[in-house]
Amino acid sequence: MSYASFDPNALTTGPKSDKGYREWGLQPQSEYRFELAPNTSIGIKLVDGYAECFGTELATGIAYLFGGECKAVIYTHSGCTLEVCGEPATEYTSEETAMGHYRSASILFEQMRILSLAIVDGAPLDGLNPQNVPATPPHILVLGPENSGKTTLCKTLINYAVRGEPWGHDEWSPVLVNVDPGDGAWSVPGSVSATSVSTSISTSTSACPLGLSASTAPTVWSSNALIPLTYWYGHTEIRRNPVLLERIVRNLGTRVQERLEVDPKGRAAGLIIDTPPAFAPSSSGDYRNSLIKACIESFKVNIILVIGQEKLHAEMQRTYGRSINVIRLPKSGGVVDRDHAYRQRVRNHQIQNYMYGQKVEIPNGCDNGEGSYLFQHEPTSDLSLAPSSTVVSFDDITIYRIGGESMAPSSALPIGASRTVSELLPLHVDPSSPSSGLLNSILALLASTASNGEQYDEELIDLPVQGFIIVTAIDIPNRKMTILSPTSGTFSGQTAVMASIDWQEIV
Ligand SMILES: Nc1ncnc2c1ncn2[C@@H]1O[C@H](COP(=O)(O)OP(=O)(O)OP(=O)(O)O)[C@@H](O)[C@H]1O
Repeated sequence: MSYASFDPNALTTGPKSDKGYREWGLQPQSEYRFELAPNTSIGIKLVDGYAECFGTELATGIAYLFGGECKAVIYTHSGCTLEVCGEPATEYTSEETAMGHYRSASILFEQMRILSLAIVDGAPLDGLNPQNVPATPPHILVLGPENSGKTTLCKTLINYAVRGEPWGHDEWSPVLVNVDPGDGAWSVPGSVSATSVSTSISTSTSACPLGLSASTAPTVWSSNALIPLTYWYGHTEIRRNPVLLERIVRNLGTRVQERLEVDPKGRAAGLIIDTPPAFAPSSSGDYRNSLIKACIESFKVNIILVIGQEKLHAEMQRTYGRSINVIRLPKSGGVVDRDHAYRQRVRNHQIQNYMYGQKVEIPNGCDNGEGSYLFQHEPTSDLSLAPSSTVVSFDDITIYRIGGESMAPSSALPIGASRTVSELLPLHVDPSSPSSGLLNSILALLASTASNGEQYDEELIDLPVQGFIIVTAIDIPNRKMTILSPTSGTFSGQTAVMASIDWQEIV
């Protein structure tokens, strides 16, 4: 990038300088916030001072590339100077920040981790815990209304934890859980997943809000990639099938607990759960409470963080306050309200990214050919993947959908009536039926079951996902379909589940 040498005495805040970049001087505890328009990018370089992006520290002199309609913030605790190259749709600085509150919360969680590990190591706690902090690993459920900054808070707390902030005591690998199927997290929208995080999560594009996973990073660049455990819900809206979502959340919780059982240090690091906005009271639906309860029980939650909303905080305090520490944190003034169209574009980006990876163009006038910038923690702006297109027979893959297609929500049933059976029932999909809905549909390939190869239909909903494929063409007369998948391989004998998420390549 063409960042000329910087003279702090000639600092200009805001207006574009004639050098092709802008300089921003940030006061201590302030933020530089930006939003990118489609198909644009910016480069940001820390010139001096200290700065971080959602808890990930920026290295001095390194330019970071942002694209994919990213909306983000660079926060400084002690003041800094930034150079920004490229044109965001919106950029401004603010001295109102919620980061002080988020840091204080992270200090409490760090103390809990240290005390938990001391117990595992058999170290005496005398004098270590003057403030009677719970000596249990933090299992944190983050709740809040739409666009309150839940995902951002989860990411920030995880990033502080992996850095061992604020004491640099240890490097933890906490588990990050995403039960918001609208979010996509590490694969495609409709999924619910968890992963252990040991290096800080980058923020570079809206397509990867929680960093790169092994399935979205080219092998050669996947040093920072996460390996999530994923279950397929298959819808972005909770009300489509809350009974299924609850079952999946409980399955995920069980698997995460099993993993933590055999990893004492990982156990001490705890976990953080990002939730959908439908868990907040403004959304209608009687499923909200049972889903929150499912999270609390299956992930053994001992801290509930509520962002903003007093009503939700009071409700959680009333319902769980006796056994769980309920803490309210302010919403950051920087959180951006994202409308339906933006969310839809981001979901499309995520699916595109899952299959094809991503390449972000360096902004005009910012490339000096040295390649001295980082994108998603990697030293390249080209993280393209090469998916494979394969023609398979209808008989190769057994396809199901879970629950009836035109199911009325449970709340619409007569009092006392249950629809659990139908909501969890795997129904066979016949690809030769013109009304199968398979064309452009995303299918989750399920992990294979027990070693004896026997599998009962009802077990399908309890199986994690191996990967996702897309049906790009169907040839009914010849009983064949074309499958797009991130890697080549055979699909013979595989079981897949379709739901309501589809994707079409825009040529
Ligand atoms: N301080 C900030 N400055 C600028 N942008 C921010 C800030 N905090 C969060 N954002 C951006 O605001 C957007 C919304 O934040 P986030 O996704 O964390 O909200 P959420 O509550 O999880 O959303 P949802 O409604 O999907 O549950 C994101 O694009 C995020 O990067």
